[in-house]
Amino acid sequence: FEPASSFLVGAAGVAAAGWISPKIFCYFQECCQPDWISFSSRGLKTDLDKNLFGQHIASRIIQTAVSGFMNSDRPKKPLVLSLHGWTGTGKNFVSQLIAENIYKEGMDSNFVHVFSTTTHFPHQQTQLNSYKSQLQRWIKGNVTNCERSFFIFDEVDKMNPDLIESIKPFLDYYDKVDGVSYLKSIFIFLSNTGGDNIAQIALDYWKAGKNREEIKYTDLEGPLSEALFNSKGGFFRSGLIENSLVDFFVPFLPLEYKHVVQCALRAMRDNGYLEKQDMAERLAGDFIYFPKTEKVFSASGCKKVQTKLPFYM
Ligand SMILES: Nc1ncnc2c1ncn2[C@@H]1O[C@H](COP(=O)(O)OP(=O)(O)OP(=O)(O)O)[C@@H](O)[C@H]1O
Repeated sequence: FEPASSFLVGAAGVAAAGWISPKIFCYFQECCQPDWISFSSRGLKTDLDKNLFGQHIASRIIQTAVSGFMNSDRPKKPLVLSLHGWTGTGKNFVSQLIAENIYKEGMDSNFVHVFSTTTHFPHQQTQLNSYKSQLQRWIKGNVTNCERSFFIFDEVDKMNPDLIESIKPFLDYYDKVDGVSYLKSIFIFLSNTGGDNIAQIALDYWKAGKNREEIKYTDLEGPLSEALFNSKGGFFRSGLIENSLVDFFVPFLPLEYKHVVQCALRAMRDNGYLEKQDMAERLAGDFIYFPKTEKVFSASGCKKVQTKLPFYM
């Protein structure tokens, strides 16, 4: 854990000492101000529509939830989203799109913080108490620095429920906790919990010859909460669900061959290659698909597209 934006604290000190005015400082360096933090609802919608493939449900929920929250001057609680689905289906990617449409610096912003369970909390068995207090201090420090902070917790399924429990007060409807208001912060939890159940529904639709876009949120709600209920780690036992602190559970559907082709074409564009449909199709064709017999969904979603691309160009 790094100290919360120590650079900014130092810079404020420099500014306060009269060396440089905060206005000039914040012209060059990121500060917790509208020049650096301003939400573009239209930008988010365009990004989701153009760049997120095969996720009509997630796209709609994210757009509505984030816009509603960011456009409110006095939210009643921090925004808490829990993103669920198979690997490589866009959960991290969506978090990135949200960050880019709030912070000028996107994911590089000092106010965007990513926690990965295996990286940041590798010894949960032995160091749980120390992790709990570090995490609380860290969140408090960052939100004290900037109330528009954005926290992304990756691999929540591997997180000890007690660790999640320790941040519960920050996610609640309290005006202030220990003198700090968390109401304008965003917390996003990412996990694969429920991915199998979501994939099963998508497969049922596919087998029935129905269009994927006909899948409704209500079709997935039950299987998703069942998966959460039965999951060993993380959420259910942490009480976040019981206390309704998660505002939206967002399901991500498994991706099909055509989506992998779309990802490949976009990766070509992003990397300055000419878009070649046949190459994209070859790349997508070499991916592994499940279930074994039907081979409908990409086992790694779009995850390895970027790294495999050079071998096809
Ligand atoms: N639905 C999607 N639409 C467009 N691109 C996607 C989509 N899903 C994944 N990608 C691409 O694949 C990359 C990897 O996806 P991402 O990291 O978002 O997966 P994830 O769902 O977070 O996986 P994991 O559960 O393994 O962390 C993204 O950076 C993005 O380029």
